[in-house]
Amino acid sequence: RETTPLLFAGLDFDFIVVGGGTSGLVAAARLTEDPNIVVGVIEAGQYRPNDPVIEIPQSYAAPGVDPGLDGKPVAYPRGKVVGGSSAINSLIWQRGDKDEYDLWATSFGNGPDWSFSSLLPYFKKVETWSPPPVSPATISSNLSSALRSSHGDNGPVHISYNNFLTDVDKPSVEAASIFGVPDNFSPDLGDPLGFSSIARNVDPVKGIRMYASNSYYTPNSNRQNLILLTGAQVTKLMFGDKTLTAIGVEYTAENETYTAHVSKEVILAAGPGLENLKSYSNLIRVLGSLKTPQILELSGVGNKTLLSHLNIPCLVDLPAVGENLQDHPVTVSDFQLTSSTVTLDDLIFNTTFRLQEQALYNASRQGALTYTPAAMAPTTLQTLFGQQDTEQLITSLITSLALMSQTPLQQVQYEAQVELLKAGSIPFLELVVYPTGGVASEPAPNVSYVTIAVMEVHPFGRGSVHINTSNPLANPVIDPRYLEVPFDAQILIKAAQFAQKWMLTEPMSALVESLSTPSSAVTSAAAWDSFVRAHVQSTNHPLGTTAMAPRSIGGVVDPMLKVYGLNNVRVIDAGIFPFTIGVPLQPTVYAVAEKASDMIKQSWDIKY
Ligand SMILES: Cc1cc2nc3c(=O)[nH]c(=O)nc-3n(C[C@H](O)[C@H](O)[C@H](O)COP(=O)(O)OP(=O)(O)OC[C@H]3O[C@@H](n4cnc5c(N)ncnc54)[C@H](O)[C@@H]3O)c2cc1C
Repeated sequence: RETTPLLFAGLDFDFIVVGGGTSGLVAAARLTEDPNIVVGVIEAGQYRPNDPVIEIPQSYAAPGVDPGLDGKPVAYPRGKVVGGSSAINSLIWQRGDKDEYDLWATSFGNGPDWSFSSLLPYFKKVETWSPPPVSPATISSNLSSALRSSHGDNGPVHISYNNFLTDVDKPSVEAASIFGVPDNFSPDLGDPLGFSSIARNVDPVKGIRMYASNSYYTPNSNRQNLILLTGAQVTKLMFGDKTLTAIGVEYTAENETYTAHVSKEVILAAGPGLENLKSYSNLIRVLGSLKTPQILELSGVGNKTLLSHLNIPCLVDLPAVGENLQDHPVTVSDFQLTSSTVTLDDLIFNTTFRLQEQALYNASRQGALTYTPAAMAPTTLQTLFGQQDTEQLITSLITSLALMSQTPLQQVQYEAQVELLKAGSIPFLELVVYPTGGVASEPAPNVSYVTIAVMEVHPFGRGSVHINTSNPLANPVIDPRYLEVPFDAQILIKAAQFAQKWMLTEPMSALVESLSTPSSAVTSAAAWDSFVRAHVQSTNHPLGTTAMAPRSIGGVVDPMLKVYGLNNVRVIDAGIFPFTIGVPLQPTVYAVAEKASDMIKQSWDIKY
């Protein structure tokens, strides 16, 4: 149930969850399965049940492109709404490679409970899976029995497959097969390489986005022990006299400051922490001053020197807070298509098509309005660039890493990354076909486009997010440090060049009218380099800023997700990933939060 800032302050909570987003709502729902456990959730955004802008997949408008490096800002939307970023994401539902999670367990010292096989039951616990429709057959052949055993059938998030494909989805997969990008009929059991039927978090009957709000909160909103406060921003943790036990949190709402008390734990789920510079839609405002590393630093948990400059008393000297920021930088290229090619652009300029698709949606909740990206392939560098070029890239990478100063955590990461790169067994790039314009360039009216995004999914650059003022309402400073390691730039340049080769290969080439971004004028090495630097964007997959790893090498939380040095504060959001995964993050964020909820229940002997 919802309450006011003042009434919230008067309640006695067992747990306070900071951030009612993807991970926070999982913990809130699971812990309140026990009616004796009282959980308060504090969310900066609003509760927007049944909002079509959030729920209809194609009312989602991809964030515009105002990127740039060379000092220019990169847009970083995060959902500030009940449901968090799951309310605004692109609905892609993929799991990473088994080897990536197994490293969390082994190289990062978190033990076998964090291996892929230990996480698998939690991946399934989140899901109610429906098989791909028979028609249209999805991207790869419809082998639902191989997929079925990978997925759950009783969880809060309904997942399904596209029932509509645009004119470019299948031809793009066929064209990529000429370069050796394989089909994959079972991508979700720890080997995501190649084109597969891509799941998405869309309820196939209602035709709506399933996100943390309508899957984990709304069905439980009548629980008397689950109390949600919206429009309130947590500004710091409160500790008892001379102890490192959190006794509550301070929050501001409607220009007033309040405190709320907790008897067991504070659970931080405010996200790994990035600043957002622009509004996303008229309903979802993205403000980025509100994230887990920022709350820890404001509370005196972080780098002692940084805190002392800001006159914040240091409770725990934990310099790794806000460090180790990893993301998936992406380059986007677009191509103008022949006039008869049907893409999502037709929803905008082709009135007949739009009305037909709206009528179909109204009648059956199917069609183009429910479309989500269908042609995606995590790939190795060897597949796209060949063995010889990849070996050359690796040789120069090793030389440049040797010249870099590295933290102990980076040393562990880089050693594993280089080995996996040499083995060619996990994705380093992910190809994404967006059947629409407006992402890489301003679209011309009445023209259809295809946009090719190539994500670098294991970059070597490491960024950071830190406060630079003790004012809790100010934005933290973000330094993503994309393309600082030459390898990251080199493979994104080669990836953008591959996108062009790919789109100019049959059967795609028959649909491509002309190059758009980059134009045919981009040919020299210098021109490609400037193109990529000017067009790199974030895929909004930040993680790692409160990494789960030993404190001695730069971890912030232990394998039970407890913040080092504090007695009863855990982090459960994407910040805890010690090492990135080769696909988008949301299924893993949900699975981690499900696992965290079980760990918290066990710690407090909660039986439900
Ligand atoms: C535009 C976009 C597209 C994406 N596309 C995909 C995709 O297609 N597939 C995929 O798998 N992943 C995708 N992702 C990534 C995925 O959605 C996120 O990794 C995941 O949702 C993060 O979950 P979280 O719990 O860490 O944080 P969030 O879900 O962001 O939750 C954080 C919550 O905390 C609240 N909050 C923050 N600070 C405070 C404070 N001080 N006080 C109170 N509340 C606070 C915020 O308002 C927010 O609701 C995308 C992300 C974005 C932004």
